[in-house]
Amino acid sequence: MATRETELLERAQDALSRVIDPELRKPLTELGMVEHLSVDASQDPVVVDCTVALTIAACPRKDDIAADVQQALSTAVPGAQINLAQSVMTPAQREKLKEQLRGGKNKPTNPFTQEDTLTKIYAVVSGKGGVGKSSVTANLAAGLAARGLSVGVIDADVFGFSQPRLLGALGEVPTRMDEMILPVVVQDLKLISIGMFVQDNAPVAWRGPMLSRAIRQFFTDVYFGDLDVLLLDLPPGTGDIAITVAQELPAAELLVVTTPQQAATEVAERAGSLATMTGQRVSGVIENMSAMVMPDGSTLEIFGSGGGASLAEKLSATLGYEVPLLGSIPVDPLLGSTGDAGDPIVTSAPQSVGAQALNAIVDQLAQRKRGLAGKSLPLSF
Ligand SMILES: Nc1ncnc2c1ncn2[C@@H]1O[C@H](COP(=O)(O)OP(=O)(O)OP(=O)(O)O)[C@@H](O)[C@H]1O
Repeated sequence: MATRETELLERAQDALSRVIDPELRKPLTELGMVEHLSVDASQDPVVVDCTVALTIAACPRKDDIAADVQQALSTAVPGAQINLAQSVMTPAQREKLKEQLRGGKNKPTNPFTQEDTLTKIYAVVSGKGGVGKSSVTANLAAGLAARGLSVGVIDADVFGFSQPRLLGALGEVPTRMDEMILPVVVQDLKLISIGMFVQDNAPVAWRGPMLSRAIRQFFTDVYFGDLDVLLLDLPPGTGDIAITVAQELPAAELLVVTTPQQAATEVAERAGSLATMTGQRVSGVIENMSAMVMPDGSTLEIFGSGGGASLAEKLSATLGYEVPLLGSIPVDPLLGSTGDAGDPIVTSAPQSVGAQALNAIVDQLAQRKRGLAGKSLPLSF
């Protein structure tokens, strides 16, 4: 009996080690959330008792966790009676967990500036609003996540935060574990938006220092875990937020989005040139809203042409290294409608012209890796 019990217990433990917390994205066993697990094989049916300690009482995903545990245990011990209970971690247990999540540090720190970080950081910028910077960010993020990379998005576009809508997380609220904030998990990526922390959609009323403080807090208090890529959607132009990001995330590389119009290109050049002052690298130019492909196969240049290539050339000359044009995304009405539906075009309509252009850029970014020294490896370009 004892051997069978031990074997069933091991199977149950093994099954629980594969149940992932939906917000922290780590196994429950690793997070210390399995408070009790026992198997009584002397009963018929076999009885499995399990208590899961939730991180906070108001855990919004507690039903999902219960369902996943139930499923895992009933598969591991078929026919067993599963008695599942939930408790809540004590403040001391939570403190220990937070320290573990911060990699042994007992105070919040910015993980993206640590020597050993392997996260590649891209700040998506544009000279002016409405060029599609947010749509591009959402699609690059969803595309990278669809390729199996661990992706985080910070929506720092205080004047037009739109990532929750574009990624289908409208109305979702991040869970707080004391001072630690857990990003919303959507499209297989982790998202935090300034829009999730304001009432009445009005952060524009905040003053610069308040905004900068809020963004700074995102880097220390939001638990992203190990990310391959972090994408930031910055407000258009070269304001306080861009400066704060440059100070707090010096390793962030810029992706400059422009339309093919020459006027937009000139404004975008200023945003890109800011990199000379901040010391950030401009990783590439993305031209958006380029020629629309008509049903008969002809093209229509609604917003002019050549802006992306010309911006890449100008930035290369100003910055003294090659700034590539990573791609041109055509005007594609599907890009707008999928964005409104919260279903990024790269995954929801991959055959569309817009998605193909975006996915070609995603492929280039997916190959780039961050070097351990905290600097981009020259070979990655
Ligand atoms: N390639 C495209 N084809 C068709 N519509 C597009 C394309 N790119 C963006 N759009 C649409 O253009 C509008 C502006 O896009 P978006 O909000 O992404 O721009 P933005 O640069 O982030 O603006 P802001 O900085 O003001 O927030 C949206 O309605 C979006 O759906």
